[in-house]
Amino acid sequence: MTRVFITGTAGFIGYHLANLLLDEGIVVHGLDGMTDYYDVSLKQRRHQMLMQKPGFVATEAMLEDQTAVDAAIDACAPDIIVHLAAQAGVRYSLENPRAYIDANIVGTFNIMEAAKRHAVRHLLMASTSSVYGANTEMPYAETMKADSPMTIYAATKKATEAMGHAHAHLWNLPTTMFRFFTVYGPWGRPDMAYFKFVEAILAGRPIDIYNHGEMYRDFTYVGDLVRGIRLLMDAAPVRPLTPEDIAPGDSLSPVAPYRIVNIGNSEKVRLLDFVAAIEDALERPAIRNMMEMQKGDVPATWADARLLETLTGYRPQTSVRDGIAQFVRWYRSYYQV
Ligand SMILES: CC(=O)N[C@H]1[C@@H](OP(=O)(O)OP(=O)(O)OC[C@H]2O[C@@H](n3ccc(=O)[nH]c3=O)[C@H](O)[C@@H]2O)O[C@H](CO)[C@H](O)[C@@H]1O
Repeated sequence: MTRVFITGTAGFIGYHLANLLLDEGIVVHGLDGMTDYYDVSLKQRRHQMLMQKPGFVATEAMLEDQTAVDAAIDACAPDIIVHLAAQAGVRYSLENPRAYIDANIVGTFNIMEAAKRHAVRHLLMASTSSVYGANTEMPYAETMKADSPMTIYAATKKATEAMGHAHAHLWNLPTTMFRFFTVYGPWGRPDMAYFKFVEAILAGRPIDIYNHGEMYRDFTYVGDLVRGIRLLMDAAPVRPLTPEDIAPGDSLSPVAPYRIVNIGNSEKVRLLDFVAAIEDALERPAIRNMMEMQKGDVPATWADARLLETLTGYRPQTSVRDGIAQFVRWYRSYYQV
């Protein structure tokens, strides 16, 4: 039976992925540091939900704690590792950049070393669309250069992509890096725009809209995202023998079993339309506090999702309206509002 070790199972995406795998009968060992970057009780509730399913084991430890990480991974003896835990948040990385170095650089290195030691079948790790940084050519494809990160958050994620490549090359460790595009949905992250907007609108408070709403995002529904991850788990990259083994549009490394894959809806949605979808789902108007562009923020993201589709036959398809309705339904029942 397949054994999967997932980091960040008390987090938004890790929780959804663990749920999906447990429903398939896969044994999941989760690791989470339960940091207080946002409401810890939401993280505890996610873990409690997972505990109700057979096959779930959890360890509470920080990624930087090599001894604890090693012990948890040794106890699991995984076939596959999916590394989703991180210090997330674009804007918080201006306030506390060191947290990103600790969790994302040192922490990811600990996971990679353990993956090497266990010679796992496939190591999959989360990167972000934020690595496209100052790129202006869109949609963003994995084969494009992405060398101008705009925040330390994006820079640490870009560094993990480079570290992952080196390890895949040196140790023949099949590695897939995901670039996620602004993921939203039930059990989501309270620091993200949709969560803050719904919270504020229901409380009758104004919402801050950056860059006067002239922002575009490729919002990706979490249910679609974890389906993409699930399918990629079975699509481990193979080191190419000749350059002809690399199909056009594939980001496969010429020297390593290593590939980067965007997971995004491939739809560029205007922030003001996103706000309108939230207002419609809540049946309440927002009080708009129009603001300037924020330091480190990027004006637009848009995923080229063809590589994911080529590799898995799947592409995300939930519309923002349907996804937001799902989120609002969850939010109202979770917070009883
Ligand atoms: C908080 C955060 O960093 N979330 C993730 C999200 O960044 P994003 O900045 O895309 O996500 P977000 O949900 O924080 O913001 C979505 C959009 O809303 C705007 N906005 C946000 C907050 C607010 O109070 N008012 C407002 O107008 C923001 O400028 C952006 O255009 O996706 C990225 C990947 O692409 C990263 O993985 C980030 O971790």
